[in-house]
Amino acid sequence: MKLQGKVAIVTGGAQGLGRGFAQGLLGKGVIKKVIKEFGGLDILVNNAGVNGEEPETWRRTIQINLIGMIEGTRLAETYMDKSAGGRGGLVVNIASTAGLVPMFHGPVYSGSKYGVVGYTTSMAADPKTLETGVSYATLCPAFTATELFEESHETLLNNNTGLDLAAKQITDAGIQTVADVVNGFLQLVEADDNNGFVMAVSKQKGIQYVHRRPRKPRANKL
Ligand SMILES: NC(=O)C1=CN([C@@H]2O[C@H](COP(=O)(O)OP(=O)(O)OC[C@H]3O[C@@H](n4cnc5c(N)ncnc54)[C@H](O)[C@@H]3O)[C@@H](O)[C@H]2O)C=CC1
Ligand SMILES: CCCCCC(=O)/C=C/[C@H]1[C@H](O)CC(=O)[C@@H]1C/C=C\CCCC(=O)O
Repeated sequence: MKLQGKVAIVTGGAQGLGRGFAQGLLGKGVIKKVIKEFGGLDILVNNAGVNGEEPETWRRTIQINLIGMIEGTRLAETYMDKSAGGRGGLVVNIASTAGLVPMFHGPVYSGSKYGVVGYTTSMAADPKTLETGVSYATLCPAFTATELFEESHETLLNNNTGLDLAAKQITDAGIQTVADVVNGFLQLVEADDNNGFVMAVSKQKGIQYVHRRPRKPRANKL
């Protein structure tokens, strides 16, 4: 997708990755911000996310990371759907590599992110995308230096079990900067036919396409 003149919303854009994604988009043209003011929506980035595993926080993790992402996607579709007067568009859902591989210190977080990957790739596989003109892509960053990572890391260090294994997981993936992830994000958004793409970005392995699905959805051969 060419970015100049497009209208974009980035949820959770006040800090961390969300702020990086919004700034990255702004650097690519005269990106406009608000549907009411600009009469349409071309890109939604469902970025807002939290990590809480405690009895009083785990439901909020599912609520924001998974349910909020589904609600945001559904709302965006009502503006983007070509068969309902929209002009098509792109939904980018921010998962995590914890949505591709297990994170034993964060089963609820990891479960919510596996949900994001499953939901987004399933939406992309729906033949209806050919009528609606809406594309769905998933971005899976690994450890990235933000407040969320700092908080999670502190919680991990206060936990006495599995520290060696966690340290190895962090060393294997490395800790990347927001700019590293924004670089992958812009490549994903600007790709010509990105429906169904799942991109992982990590310090050690860089940008990897975990999954590329052709524009024309195909039935699964199960
Ligand atoms: N930092 C990391 O290592 C990784 C982060 N991610 C994902 O990237 C996304 C962004 O994370 P970070 O920038 O690291 O976190 P962050 O904590 O630095 O920023 C998250 C932003 O989302 C906002 N937010 C949280 N709940 C919200 C809600 N209900 N409504 C609106 N805004 C809300 C926060 O106020 C904050 O501005 C999240 O979905 C996270 O799960 C994925 C992989 C790795
Ligand atoms: C291995 C356990 C580490 C737990 C502590 C931690 O640093 C968690 C960080 C998460 C942060 O809250 C948001 C994320 O998505 C981070 C986890 C990201 C990737 C985990 C899987 C890494 C991999 O092996 O690719």
